[in-house]
Amino acid sequence: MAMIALKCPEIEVVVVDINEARIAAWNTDKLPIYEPGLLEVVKEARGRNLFFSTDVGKHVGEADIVFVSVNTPTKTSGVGAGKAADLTYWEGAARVIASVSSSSKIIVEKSTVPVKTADAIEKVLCRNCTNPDVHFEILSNPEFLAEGTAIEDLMAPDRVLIGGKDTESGRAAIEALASVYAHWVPQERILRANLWSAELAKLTANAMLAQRISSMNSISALCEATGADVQQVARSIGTDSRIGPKFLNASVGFGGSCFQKDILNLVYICETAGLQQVANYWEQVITMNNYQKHRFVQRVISAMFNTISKKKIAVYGFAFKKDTGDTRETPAIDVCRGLMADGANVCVYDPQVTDEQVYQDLTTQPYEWYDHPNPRSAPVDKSAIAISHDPMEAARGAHGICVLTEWDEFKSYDYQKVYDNMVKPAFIFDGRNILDHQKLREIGFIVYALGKPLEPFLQKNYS
Ligand SMILES: NC(=O)c1ccc[n+]([C@@H]2O[C@H](COP(=O)([O-])OP(=O)(O)OC[C@H]3O[C@@H](n4cnc5c(N)ncnc54)[C@H](O)[C@@H]3O)[C@@H](O)[C@H]2O)c1
Ligand SMILES: O=c1ccn([C@@H]2O[C@H](COP(=O)(O)OP(=O)(O)O[C@H]3O[C@H](CO)[C@@H](O)[C@H](O)[C@H]3O)[C@@H](O)[C@H]2O)c(=O)[nH]1
Repeated sequence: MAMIALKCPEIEVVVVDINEARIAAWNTDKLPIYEPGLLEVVKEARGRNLFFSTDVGKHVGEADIVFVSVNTPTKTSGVGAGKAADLTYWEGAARVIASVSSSSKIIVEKSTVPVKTADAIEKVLCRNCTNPDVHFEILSNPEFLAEGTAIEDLMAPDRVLIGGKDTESGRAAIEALASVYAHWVPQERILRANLWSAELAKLTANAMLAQRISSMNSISALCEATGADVQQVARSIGTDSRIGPKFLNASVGFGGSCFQKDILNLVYICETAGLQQVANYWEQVITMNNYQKHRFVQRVISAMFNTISKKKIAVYGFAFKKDTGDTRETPAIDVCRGLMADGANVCVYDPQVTDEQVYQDLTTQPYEWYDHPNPRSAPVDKSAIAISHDPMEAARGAHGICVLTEWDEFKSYDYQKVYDNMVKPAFIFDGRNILDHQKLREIGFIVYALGKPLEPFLQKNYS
């Protein structure tokens, strides 16, 4: 919305949220999320044609176009729990829109939703609006930005996708929304589609992207078993223009609020459509991701002589990727939990994630985040968790370091100094393959590099 406000000065954009603390933060220079370049964009438009408010009724009532971008997490209870999308927030928003609307509106699905959601939302809107002159035209306009690169993705998107009905009012609504994006996006990048294709394209895009990572992660295990190097394999296949070089980085596992949730949603839709084989196919992407996180923990344990009890392990990076403070579904949660389950004490360092977030993530059940706490959370031993704001201190007295996020700063540390303060043998487990492994080995570290030939020390100890 900030980008639309920046690029379309004649359009008034009001961002409304029921979360007062977030709106308050949006009105300061300490935004509630860390995203490179976002503050500059917000500052340029805020107070001019970009506003943040908790007065949902007033601003939705006045709007011509309403983008609904509420959260659509995985259901945690009831029918479809653990897979289906929870549309409670979406339905709640639709009911509010219906109740405050005295003029016709275009309703834009910006959240990622199951295919056919537009149908359900239209029913909620139409049955709850008492004014017969009000018409709601629903469009699907899924968002493809990635966190950490949101501004550049929005500034020059590969495409903007707009799905709508093939009716006169549907086509007019598509063109109205297209004219907003046309302020800065070339026409050939604005794709028009029918509603169901647009909704399904978003789930499919995420499933395909995650599938590439799981495919490379599966090969990383085979590389370690055979002496092949997963980065060399990735480079070799990525030069085939039909495959392409992006999204082939083997890692400790993909995280983020979208991939797992959206694939599980796709799996659930397939199951309810009676397509069990198709559901099984996509679910395997998640299974492989879980295997990769588990495999990483096993590597740490077996390298350290099959016992990590009471050993300090420094965790470099807790966010699900670099340049964000977001920890939703970060592989670091499962890795830290796995290490602690085997008795280790973890000491987390991340340049952006708050202490409260780390504690919250490591002491509560999966399928929740700080906005939506789950009362059934089982507490874990807090004394096994330490947090440091200094990477050197995090590693002091540690037996090993696990690199779980690819923050650039990790590449430039003085690893000789880090090594000198660690217990020997000192291990580094590079779950992102970002460090100079040769140099680390020269210093004296035992290095596990994901998907790369194992050094003799690890071969002997790996069971
Ligand atoms: N995070 C991303 O990078 C990204 C990218 C593409 C698509 N998406 C999709 O966008 C949607 C939102 O994702 P997010 O990461 O911003 O979630 P989020 O949980 O960070 O934000 C959702 C916001 O909606 C607010 N909200 C809930 N119900 C409301 C209501 N009735 N009225 C007003 N506000 C309400 C919440 O208070 C919250 O601040 C999801 O469907 C997600 O899949 C996210
Ligand atoms: O080669 C790769 C690329 C990514 N990742 C990991 O995959 C996860 C997701 O990364 P990324 O896709 O860059 O970030 P997201 O913000 O989750 O963005 C995804 O999810 C969004 C929400 O649906 C979509 O809009 C984006 O197009 C889609 O890329 C992160 O843990 C990354 O570290 C890898 O392990 N290897």
